[in-house]
Amino acid sequence: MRKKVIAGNWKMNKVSTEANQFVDEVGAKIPEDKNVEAIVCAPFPFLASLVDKTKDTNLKVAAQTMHYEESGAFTGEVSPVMLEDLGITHVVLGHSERREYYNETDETVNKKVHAAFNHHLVPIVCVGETLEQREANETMDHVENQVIKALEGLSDQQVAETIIAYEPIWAIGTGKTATSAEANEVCAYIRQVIAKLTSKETADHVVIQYGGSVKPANIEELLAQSDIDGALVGGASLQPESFLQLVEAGKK
Ligand SMILES: O=C[C@H](O)COP(=O)(O)O
Repeated sequence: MRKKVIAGNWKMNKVSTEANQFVDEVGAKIPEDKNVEAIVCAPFPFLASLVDKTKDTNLKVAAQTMHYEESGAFTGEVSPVMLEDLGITHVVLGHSERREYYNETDETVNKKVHAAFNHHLVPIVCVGETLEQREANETMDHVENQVIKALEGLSDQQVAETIIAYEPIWAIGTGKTATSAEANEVCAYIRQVIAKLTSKETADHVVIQYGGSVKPANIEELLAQSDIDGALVGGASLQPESFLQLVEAGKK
């Protein structure tokens, strides 16, 4: 059985005291459970403190993006070397907001995925279609293309360790969730695409999350699907109680 990975993506929210209070409250309550992993994806200014505060807990800390170069003249950017040095375990790559507002492309996502593995960071690679693409029946082709490009050049072992987050863009922050059947259909297709790229055995190892208006009220139904192995959650991950309920659902 694949483990469930519940990742809270705080996006550009919270100030330092709020971030620290969150992990103080939540960290100790995350169970040691090989079947569920809990991660908070926090803004850069909080990472060092959160890594320190969570070091004796089961809560992991992720970055929300990074550059693919190790160092250099890239004002305002953060490198994989810096994240590794801090003790960060995961990094979100290719989130639709990064693709839309910060020119992240399939090519740069692929470079970042390689950089993540070079620095012992687990990449959480986001893919997903717009409403227009869904209505034009282009969802599967679009998502397949994003997955193939993101994983280009990885070893089977690295593919097996990659987390894919399927996030239909029309469901992000809108309150509209894909039905669990719709979400599962795409997640299952992603697994088939990965099986074709590698092998069924490798594809069976890959954790595929769903993201888009996930909340305590709908997570159980989503996680009950055959190919949904967790959730990448924005709004509903900001409050400790709600985040803990999401993690709790991952244990079932
Ligand atoms: O990274 C998280 C997703 O963009 C989903 O955000 P949301 O749960 O607020 O819809």
